[in-house]
Parts: sequence; C-alpha cells; structure tokens
Amino acid sequence: MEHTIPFTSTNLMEVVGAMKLDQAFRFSFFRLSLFALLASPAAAQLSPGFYSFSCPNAELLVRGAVRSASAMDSTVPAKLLRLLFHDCLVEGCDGSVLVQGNGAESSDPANKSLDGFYVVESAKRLLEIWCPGTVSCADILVLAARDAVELSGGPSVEVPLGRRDGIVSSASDVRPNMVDTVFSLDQMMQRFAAKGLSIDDLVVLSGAHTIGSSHCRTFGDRFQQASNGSLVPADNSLDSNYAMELANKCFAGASDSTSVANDPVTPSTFDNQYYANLLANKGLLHSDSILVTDPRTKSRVQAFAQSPEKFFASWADSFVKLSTVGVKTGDQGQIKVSCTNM
Ligand code: HEM
Ligand SMILES: [Ca+2]
Ligand SMILES: [Ca+2]
Repeated sequence: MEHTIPFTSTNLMEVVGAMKLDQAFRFSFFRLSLFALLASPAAAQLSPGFYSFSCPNAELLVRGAVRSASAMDSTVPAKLLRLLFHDCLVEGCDGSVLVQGNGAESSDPANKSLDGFYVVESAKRLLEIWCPGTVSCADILVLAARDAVELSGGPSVEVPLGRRDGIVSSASDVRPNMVDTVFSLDQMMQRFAAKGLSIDDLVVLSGAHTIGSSHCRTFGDRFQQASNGSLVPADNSLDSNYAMELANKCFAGASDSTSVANDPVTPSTFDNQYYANLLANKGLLHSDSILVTDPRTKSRVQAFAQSPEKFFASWADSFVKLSTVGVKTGDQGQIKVSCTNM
C-alpha cells in the first residue's frame, strides 16, 4: 500500500514561517562550520552544516514529514529509529535498508517487520522538489530517527551530515551483520565491535527499546508451550507477574501480528524507564534482560535507571556514533532520487 503524507496548509505555513528563522540560524551556523572545515580537513566530509548552502531547509522539511506522519500514527517514531539501526548495521548508514524488491535487504526475514519506509520516501519527495538531487536518503533516515527520538520526549541531537547512498542492497548481507535476540552478550558485543561500537554503546543504544513494540514471536524463546496451549516461562529471569501478562497476550491462539510494548510503563515516551524495567526483571527480549544479568553491563544499567540526564547525554554520543558507522562520503555511492528504488 502506498502512503503519502498530506501537508495541510497550516503545517506548510508553519514550515515556511520557521524557515526564515532557520535560515538566519543557518547563516551564523554556516560560518562556524566553515571555520571547522578549514581548521580540520578530515572533518570536511561529514558535518552538521553540510547542506547549509545546497539545501538550507533540509532538516526542517524532514522534521515536518516526521511530525505529520507521527501525528497520524503514533507508532511511526519507533519504526524510524529501528530502521536506522538496521540500516547502519548492514553496509553502514547508507540507506541500503530502504530499498524494496526481491533480494534487497528489506526482503530478509530479519527485516520483515521493518516499517516506516513511506515517511522517509515522503520526505525525499519534498526534498526533490526543493533541492533536487542533493540530500541523500541515508541522511534523511538519520535526521528522521533523530527527530523521532526528540518528538517522543528524548534529547535533541546534532548530527553530522553528508552521507551518500549505497549502490548495493542484498538480503544475504543481513544475517552476517544483524544482531539476534538469542545472542549471548559476547555475540552482541562482537557484532557491535565490528561496527566500531563498544559494550557501552550497546547498553545505551538498547535504550531505544524505551519506545515501540515487539511481536510475540520475538520473545517466544522465553516461554514453553504447555499441553493445553498456554505459555509457561522457560527462564526464571522474568518477573513472574510480567511473564504472566505476556503469556496472556501471546497465548497459543494469538495472531502472528500480535505485539506488546517494549516498555510496559511508558511505551511511547523516550525516557530512561527501560533501565528501571530491566532492574525489575521486566526486560522484554532476551537481549534486553541479558544487560542486567551480566556484571559487565549491570552497573551502567543502574546508572541510567537513576539518571535520565546521564542516559540522554550518553544517548547523544552513541547515537552520533551509530549514525556514522561505515558512511560513504565524497564521490562514493550516489544521491538517489527515490529511496525505495535501487
Ligand atoms: C542490541 C541488540 C538488539 C536486538 C537483538 C534487537 C531486537 C529487536 C526486536 C526483535 C524487536 C521487535 C521487532 C518486531 O517484533 O517487529 C525490536 C524492536 C525495536 N528495536 Fe531493537 N534490537 C536491538 C537493538 C536496538 C537498537 C540499537 C535500536 C536503535 C538504536 C533498536 C530499536 C528498536 C525499536 C525502536 C524497536 C521498536 C520498533 C517498532 O515499534 O516498530 N533496537 N528490536
Ligand atoms: Ca545500510
Ligand atoms: Ca519509555
């Protein structure tokens, strides 16, 4: 099904009004970034002011698209954030996950439940009108995920831009790079390390599970099916009341599309509740619970549960790290016209 975001005259006016302010801000910002560019040639490739001249309203247009889509469907922010994670782990943050079609990354079973592609594509269509052939799908996705977090109550993060879009998207690249819920902490650490992400980044970025939801099958490994079809917890690391709640929602007859909130307390707010849940043995996925059962990660979980400020500050750092994994810049890759086409 094709989705488009209707831009009402009110929110278009809002966008245009805000652009004037934005341009003034951009100008002073541009001088700063120009200074940074001259001072450090290595940083010339990716920078927050990358589109200051070529498409000064890029960030504003993406934000408008994310806002409109999220206003109509509250599940959008979580979808965009997960899309970015799955993009960056395979071929770097290059928009490869966005490509649709047989054999593309999005067709792999591990990516089957990804969604929110249409939001990126809507933003791309707008950008192709304002600044044709300029802003990459890879950057749009980073901005959209950044905005999604902020819209959900999370920190606002300044992200460097200038990524180019990849020219390959292959389902066979997904499994060797993606994490799985049944992984041990060591296996997850290895996958992260291969992308330059540390065990600390793993704890911080898993905090994304403070929003969104997961299908019953993704934590099916934590239950066994009794002869009467009911589910009984297979591991006792889950709080028993929480386990019962999950078992009731995901009973044997529940449909494949049944899902439950990742964070049962504040399901659509980007806050540090995820870490408090972990400490209360209410981590939904096995890969969540493991962060509190392993001494290598537990103290960080405790610190984030106590301090939203600490979590937000670390999130900003780790998010920028994630969003720069394996980026293509300069004359690598391409700037696509449509994000979903190869
Ligand atoms: C570290 C290992 C991780 C594993 C094993 C993992 C696994 C999963 C799984 C199985 C789901 C449920 C998917 C579904 O049923 O549709 C999910 C949801 C989600 N994940 Fe992760 N994830 C991990 C890390 C991350 C990271 C680093 C991010 C982002 C920075 C992230 C963002 C999300 C979001 C936002 C959702 C909710 C999606 C929605 O509501 O549509 N995850 N994750
Ligand atoms: Ca990618
Ligand atoms: Ca939350």
